[in-house]
Amino acid sequence: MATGQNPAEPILKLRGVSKQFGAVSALTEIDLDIHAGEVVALVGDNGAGKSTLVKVLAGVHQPTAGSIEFMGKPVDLDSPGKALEMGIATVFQDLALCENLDVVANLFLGHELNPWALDEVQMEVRAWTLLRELAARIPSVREPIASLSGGQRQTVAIARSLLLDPKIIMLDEPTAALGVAQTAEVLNLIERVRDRGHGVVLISHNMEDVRAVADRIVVLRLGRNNGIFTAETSNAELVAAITGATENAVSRRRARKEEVEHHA
Ligand SMILES: Nc1ncnc2c1ncn2[C@@H]1O[C@H](COP(=O)(O)OP(=O)(O)OP(=O)(O)O)[C@@H](O)[C@H]1O
Repeated sequence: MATGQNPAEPILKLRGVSKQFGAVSALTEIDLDIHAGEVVALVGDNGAGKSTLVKVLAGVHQPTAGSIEFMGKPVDLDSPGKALEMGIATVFQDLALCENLDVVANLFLGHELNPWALDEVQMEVRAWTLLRELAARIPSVREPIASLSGGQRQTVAIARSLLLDPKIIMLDEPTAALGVAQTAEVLNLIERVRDRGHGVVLISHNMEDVRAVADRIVVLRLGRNNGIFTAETSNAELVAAITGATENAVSRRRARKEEVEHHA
């Protein structure tokens, strides 16, 4: 559905966003647009500023300079509650699930439908409906989290953040600890979330995963924008943008190969 070319106004628009921690410039003049129904991958080496940027958007850190517009209006994301209320949800790497509670309880943790008289039936129906819509493979919503696989846990964490119907959902390394089949399951889920019209920000070190689902690949390097690419971009070009090296092992190998082909 999403094409990566979206003429509509972005949901989220960052211009010149910087973040200093004392003398450390974690982010310098970052521009970023996120549209409805697109997956934007945020990639970069360790320390490139990905987590800091996500925390700025999640309302955990306040930028030291720059502007953030949400649905065309300037906003201050001055607390995590504010970001969430506005429609920016974040699934952090630790997932923050309660091991001993079941799937339904985890989905509604913190936002039970009716805190005075918990309607268990209603919550269970809603949980099933959402998980079915996401085609999630959860054996039973009464299963405790402790007995679920890594992929299923990630699914529950993503589904939980969708209950508030956010405009944007940010996923921090959602496949980091997963095997091949579970990774595929989570990538499928990301596509379904996009197809529901949410804007998805995906942080990942895994270029294969990024290429599989991203409509645009935004590279950060040393806290700055270093190019926007697509899944069609060559690996060498992406690696060069991420590392800043035009002269590296990948480009040298390619140059050697081209030279051999040239002489053949
Ligand atoms: N709370 C903080 N106080 C001081 N410096 C910080 C803080 N958070 C991040 N930094 C610095 O900001 C820079 C960017 O870090 P950040 O964690 O955002 O990078 P990253 O791209 O997420 O890296 P990784 O892939 O390793 O998680 C680093 O130099 C880091 O040391």
